[in-house]
Amino acid sequence: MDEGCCSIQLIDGDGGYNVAGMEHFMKTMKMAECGLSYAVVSIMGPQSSGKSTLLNHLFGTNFREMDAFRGRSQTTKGIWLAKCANIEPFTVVMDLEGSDGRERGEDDTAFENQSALFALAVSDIVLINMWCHDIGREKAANKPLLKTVFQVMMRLFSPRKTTLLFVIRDKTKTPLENLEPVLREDIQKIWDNVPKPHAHKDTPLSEFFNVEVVALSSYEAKEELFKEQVATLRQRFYHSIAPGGLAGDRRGVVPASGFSFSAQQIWKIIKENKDLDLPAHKVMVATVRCEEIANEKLACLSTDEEWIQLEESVQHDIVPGFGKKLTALLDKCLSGYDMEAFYFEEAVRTSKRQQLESKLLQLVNPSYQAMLGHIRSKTLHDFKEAFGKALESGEGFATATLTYTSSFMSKFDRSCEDAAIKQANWDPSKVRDEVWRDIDAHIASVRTAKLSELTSQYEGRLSKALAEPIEVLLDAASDDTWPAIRKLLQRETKSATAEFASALSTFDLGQATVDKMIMKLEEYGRNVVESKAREEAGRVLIRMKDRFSTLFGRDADSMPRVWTGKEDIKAITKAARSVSLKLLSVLAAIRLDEETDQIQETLSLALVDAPVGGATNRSIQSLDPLASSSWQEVPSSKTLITPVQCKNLWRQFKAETEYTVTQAIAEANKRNNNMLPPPWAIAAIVVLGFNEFMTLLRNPLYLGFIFIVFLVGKAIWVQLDIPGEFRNGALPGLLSLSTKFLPTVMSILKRLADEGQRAAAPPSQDQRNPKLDSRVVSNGVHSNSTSESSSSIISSDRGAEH
Ligand SMILES: Nc1nc2c(ncn2[C@@H]2O[C@H](COP(=O)(O)OP(=O)(O)OP(=O)(O)O)[C@@H](O)[C@H]2O)c(=O)[nH]1
Repeated sequence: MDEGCCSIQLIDGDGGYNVAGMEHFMKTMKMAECGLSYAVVSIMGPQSSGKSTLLNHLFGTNFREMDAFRGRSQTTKGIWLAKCANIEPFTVVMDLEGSDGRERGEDDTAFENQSALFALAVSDIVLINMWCHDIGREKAANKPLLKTVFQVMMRLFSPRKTTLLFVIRDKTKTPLENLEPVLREDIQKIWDNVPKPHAHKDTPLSEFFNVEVVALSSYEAKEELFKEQVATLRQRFYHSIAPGGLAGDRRGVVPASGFSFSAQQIWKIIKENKDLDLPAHKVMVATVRCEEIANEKLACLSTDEEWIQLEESVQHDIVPGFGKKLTALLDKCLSGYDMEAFYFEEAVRTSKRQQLESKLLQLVNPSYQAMLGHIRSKTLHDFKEAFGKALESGEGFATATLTYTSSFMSKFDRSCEDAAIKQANWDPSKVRDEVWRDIDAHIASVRTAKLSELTSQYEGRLSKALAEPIEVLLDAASDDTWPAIRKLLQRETKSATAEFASALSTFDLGQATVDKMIMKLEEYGRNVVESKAREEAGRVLIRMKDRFSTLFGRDADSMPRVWTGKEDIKAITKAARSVSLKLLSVLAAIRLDEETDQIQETLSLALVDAPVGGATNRSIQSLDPLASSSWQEVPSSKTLITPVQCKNLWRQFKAETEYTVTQAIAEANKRNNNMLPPPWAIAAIVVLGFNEFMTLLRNPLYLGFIFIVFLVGKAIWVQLDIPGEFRNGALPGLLSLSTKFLPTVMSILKRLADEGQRAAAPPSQDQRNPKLDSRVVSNGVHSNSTSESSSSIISSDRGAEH
């Protein structure tokens, strides 16, 4: 198939560049895939010199040729472009509008110059078509053309080494060997006469051009020979860009994918009549093209299904093999870029690649960060679970901390490695530090909770071991109380702290912290003692009264004491009070540090041995050692009961126990009164009262009177419940009896009168149920007597307090 059948007008007669046509050409001919393996050939020469005819025969193109029978007129306008058929490498050929044409007029050489410059700028090989008979002629048609070529070439900053292939048409019988030197001489002359910039003043033509010459027979006169010679010439275009080929030493080739853009830009610069800096242009083309390729690749990744799925998944959870998957996707993009941008300027290509890489990484970084976030949460979650289980199973805290921290940090590192992207050197150390901090914070919080639990446990134990024994010891209140408490505290604290220290050793806390915690436990033990002592001190009055009651009301065998009158109540009272005072002195201060104080002595001196009377109030006050709010040698922090409080408590204690003592004395007295007189007194009564007794027995009236007095007396005794009234003491008994005596006597007399009347009258209902009546009366009296007796105790108490 003839691949070169289609030609396009690249630049029209008015200088318009056919962008769409060129893009279409590039696409349909797949020119962009050629890289640098392509060649560009152009042909220039006088109008109607058979250029199109030559190209069509040489490259299999279909440029429009002039119809030989219609006369010589311009057929090619602007610049046309086509692909050479079946030539390797990919070769593009451009047919330029003929120079020196009648159509543009003699003076319009602008387009001629522009198209010549364009051809020189983009072509590797330029065919210069010329008639054989013009060689050596002073006014040859090709001379202005060559002059133009050389002049415009000076406008290229760094010209490509273009091959100028002079095609001599309608060669005569003169052999080429004779023609070529003449032609080269003509060319050299033109070159020498072309005005050159100072830098190129002495630069030889060969620096810029390879000059080749070929001669062809007339197409019109010797067509067959022409075709043969053209076929031979065609051979020279195979592998034209290989070393030794027609364009073997070409320079500054633009990669095929940039050809369209490059040609367009070159034409634009030429049209604007600016100088054409080809190296700079090449960099510009490379920059634009590399950027286009990079953007294309970036867009490719954004729309890649695999990437979209990966990005979506990583928002929710860890994606196994995230790093590998993403690395492959990025690799695909970058290698695609590398492939397409391979032939562009290395510096530009590399810089654009870096930009692409950075944009790609910027695109995927949020997903990587999300992945790290998931790894972080999972590491912490798994650590908490494993650490908790290890502690539950009894593993030591320090050991578990060390084992699981290092194990889970390693897991984190491995997960980070799995998420790492080959193209990026992203450092997960910041997240690692955060994970470390998270784990550390969790360990610290668990440690705090465990230590607090442990401390509470040992404090509870210590409290339990101390509280009750201390209460008992304080209650015993003897000289040994505080030494015993100190011993107990020391023993229990020692045992608790030893175990506590052993429990703490599993936490790897450091000696200073352990010491501090042990000290706190010791302090706690002391506080238990102190608070217990304060508690007991708050109840000291009750305790003192209890002690007093126990010692006063019970004998040595702890049996309730019966006051027979033989007891030394004063001594018993003194002993009981002294024990109560001991209790007060024991509870007056905390003595945990083996210091000595004078509290006991001071209290004894001030409260028990103090002289009664004989001094004025003023002097007592000045001598009173208890008129102070602090004890000597006892700091206020250790004081439980101040001297003044002791004094007040003692006064209250004495007042409240006064009654018990009074009652005991009364009871003892009563027992004394109930006793029979001594036998000698009874004998004296019998001897001395015998006559009076006999007189009474002989006189029945006396006897009857005595009997009546006895009955009335007995009734009053029973009704008034005289023994009961005196049970609460003599004075209250007398007071109570004085109020009840008269009403009772009246009631008895009235009853006697009623009895007399009833004896005369028939028996009534009341007489048939004497028990009920007597009970009602009895109850009435009893309740009355009880309430009155209570009121007398209260008044007695109040009297005692006063
Ligand atoms: N004498 C002679 N005439 C030729 C030769 N080749 C082509 N022609 C004739 O020259 C005329 C012009 O041919 P084209 O190929 O159209 O020439 P051209 O240079 O492309 O013309 P423009 O594009 O208009 O500048 C035609 O009539 C051809 O037959 C040749 O080798 N010798």
